[in-house]
Amino acid sequence: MITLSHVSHHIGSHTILDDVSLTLATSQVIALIGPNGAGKSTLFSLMSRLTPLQKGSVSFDEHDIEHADSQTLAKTVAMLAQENHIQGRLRVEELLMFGRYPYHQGRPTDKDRQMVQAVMQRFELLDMAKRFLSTLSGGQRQRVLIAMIVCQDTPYLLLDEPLNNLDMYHAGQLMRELRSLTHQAGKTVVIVLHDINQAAQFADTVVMMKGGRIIQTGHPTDVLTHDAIDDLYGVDVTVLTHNGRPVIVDTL
Ligand SMILES: Nc1ncnc2c1ncn2[C@@H]1O[C@H](COP(=O)(O)OP(=O)(O)OP(=O)(O)O)[C@@H](O)[C@H]1O
Repeated sequence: MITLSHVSHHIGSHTILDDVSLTLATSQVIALIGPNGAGKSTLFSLMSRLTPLQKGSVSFDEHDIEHADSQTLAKTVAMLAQENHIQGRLRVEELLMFGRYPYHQGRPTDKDRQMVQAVMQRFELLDMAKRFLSTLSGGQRQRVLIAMIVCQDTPYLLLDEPLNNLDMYHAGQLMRELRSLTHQAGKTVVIVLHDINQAAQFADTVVMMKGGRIIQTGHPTDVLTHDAIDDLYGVDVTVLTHNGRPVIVDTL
């Protein structure tokens, strides 16, 4: 269970997050959606302790992030940030091994190597295992970064716009993999998405955020309505249904 309780965040005189409280059940894909500047990345940054909490609390199960030690937190929650500056002189398999650092502390074991192999297979990266990151395309690099996060093998994953640069095939594959990680392996994935139809099709829960506040939380079918999307983005859409899930099209 993820519990956020009365989280507020200010930068100077600006309120970035305004009394955010949220309880999210495990083993599901949770899409965090909302317009640019809503506060999604700031919330992730606080949840992963990259930015210190100013007010309120965040916990993953029994681990309150303010008090958890770094190693426990690294084995509990992994985050893919929106922007990543990675060392190009690393090979793909070496970067994935970094994801195992909380376990091997610099001395990889057979278990770590097996995990890296399994994740590379799962994410169709085996053919680029020996390549330097600097030689990869933007989408390939993004896929490798996501795989590194998965190698960390935490029960909670926070992914900030992981579909950036991914083509239609790889975006769909990633969303299916995330569903399988949640529904079969019991992970909990919170994912920032700008493609509302990816949220509609793949999420178990959608959290709508605007102006630093949570507007609505619920199943895509219940919350991705014409009026809610208009309120959130100021866009007049038509909501269709396919296989029991909403499909959102911009009204011409
Ligand atoms: N260091 C900073 N100084 C001032 N304002 C900031 C700073 N960092 C973020 N903000 C502001 O906080 C607000 C929330 O930013 P945040 O990056 O969390 O939004 P977001 O929902 O992730 O947006 P996007 O969808 O564009 O990535 C924005 O208005 C942004 O300009």
